[in-house]
Formats: sequence, structure tokens, C-alpha cells
Amino acid sequence: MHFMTALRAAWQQRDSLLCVGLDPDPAKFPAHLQGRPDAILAFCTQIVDATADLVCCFKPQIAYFAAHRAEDQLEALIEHIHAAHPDTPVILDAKRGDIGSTAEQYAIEAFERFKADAITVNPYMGRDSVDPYLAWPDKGVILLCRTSNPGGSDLQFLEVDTPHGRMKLYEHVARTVADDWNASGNCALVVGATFPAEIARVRELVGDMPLLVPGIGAQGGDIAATLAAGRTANGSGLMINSSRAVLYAGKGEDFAQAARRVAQETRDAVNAFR
Ligand SMILES: O=c1ccn([C@@H]2O[C@H](COP(=O)(O)O)[C@@H](O)[C@H]2O)c(=O)[nH]1
Repeated sequence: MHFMTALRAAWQQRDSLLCVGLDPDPAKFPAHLQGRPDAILAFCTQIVDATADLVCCFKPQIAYFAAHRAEDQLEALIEHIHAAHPDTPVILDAKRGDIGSTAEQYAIEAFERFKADAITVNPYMGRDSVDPYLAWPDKGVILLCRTSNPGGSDLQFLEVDTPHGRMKLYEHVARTVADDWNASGNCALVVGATFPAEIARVRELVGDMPLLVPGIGAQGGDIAATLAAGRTANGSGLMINSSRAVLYAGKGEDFAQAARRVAQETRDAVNAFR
């Protein structure tokens, strides 16, 4: 199924804009999982099963698996999500960016090996570096635009001359993706919850294009301001990510229930402003 079709269905059927980020850090796992060779898979599977009915998508971050030589556990995790929660799209957060021939391999890795429904991509190497992902029209291509970290301003906030006049670099990215790169309707943008004014500006530039919004929870982004700035006319359009605040809500054997409680509170807090 087309990523965007699955995402829209999940927004509606689950009544949720929440994306739970899967950033497994073994040092933060509850004691009973420590030392198990499959600890990453066991931890993430329990989080997924405890929260799937509350989310519009899951977002595993590949670095947390690769750093621990656990790519096989990432494969197994995504396979589990597709089998047990088939209507829940999976975004592989990899932030890839490279020349076209290498990007082709990254796309195969994301969509064939890991069977992700969407991938995050760094657009700052230009169109030819993104084309290999756009060539998969059913897959979501989610481009970094205005990232949530403070240093995002170092480059993304620079003023540049464009065919549409002078604007900030992130605005030019938003406009370019919306006007030129989204021919198959499979593009989305990353805009941090830590910068609501820029969420509003991006929304102005891209119409109803979905936005992946990290930065609530551990990074302190404001939910009300995020919704006011980024929701579409029908009260959706956003995948609002929370990772650490959900994953590490509890430290004991009941960690998945604790994660569910925080996920539910977060979903409800988001829904209050739709
Ligand atoms: O601008 C960005 C882009 C991606 N991320 C990723 O989102 C999560 C955020 O985790 P929290 O624990 O909820 O802070 C993480 O995987 C980042 O790599 C981002 O934070 N900002």
C-alpha cells in the first residue's frame, strides 16, 4: 500500500497523530533484559505491542540498531510490526544523503532489506541524491527541512537567493520539495516541534503535505504550539514523534505498560489541540 494512503488511514482509524520513535539504548533497558543477546528486539517488540493502537506510525532510528550490531533485530522488528500490526506504517529514520549510485543502495536497504514504508533523507546534496528514493512511488520520502536541534539554524536559517526571491534555506527546501520533487505525492518534511514558528511557515509553503515533527517529550517542544502551527484544516497532517519520553517511562518489568501510559497521555494531549 502507498505510504501516504496507509498514513491517512492510520490518522483516521486510530484517531492519533502520535509517532512512537524506537531508539533502543541498551544502557537504559530494565534490568531483566540486560545482557540478553536479543534484548533490543525484545524491548522494542514489547513497546510496539503495548502502543500500536495509539499511534499513526512507528519510527525506528537505525543508528540505535547499527551501533550494537543489531541490524538483524531491526529486520525482525519491522517484520513483526508488519505481521502483528499490518496497518501501521514504519518510517526508517536513517537521514541518508549521498550521490545517486550510493543512494540507490540505501533505498534498496531501506525498502527491500528492512521493508520500511518510508525513509528520512537529507536533501542537502540535491535532487539527484534524492531521486533513487523518489523512484519508489509507494514509499514515503521524508526530507529534513527545519530540524529540531539548536544547530539546525547554522545552515537551515541562512538567507539564500532563489528563483522565488530571497528566503531562508529551509523555506527553499520546503518550496522545492512541494513544487518539484513531489510528483508522486510521496514526499513529507521533517520540521522540529522546538520551532513552532517555522512549522507554521512550512505549512504555509507546502499546503497539506505531511510533516514529521520530532521534538516533543525529551526535547521539550510545546504540543499546543506545534498543533496550532502545523495541523491541516481537517486536524491532521502531522506525525508527532516522541521517543525517549515513551520508551523509558518505566524502568521495571512493567516498562511496556509505563510506555503505554505515556503514549496515551501524549496522544490525548495532541488530540486536545486538533
Ligand atoms: O530534526 C530532527 C530529526 C530527527 N530527530 C529524531 O527524532 C527522535 C527524537 O527523539 P526524542 O527522544 O523524542 O527526543 C530521534 O530519533 C532523533 O534522531 C530529531 O530529534 N530531530
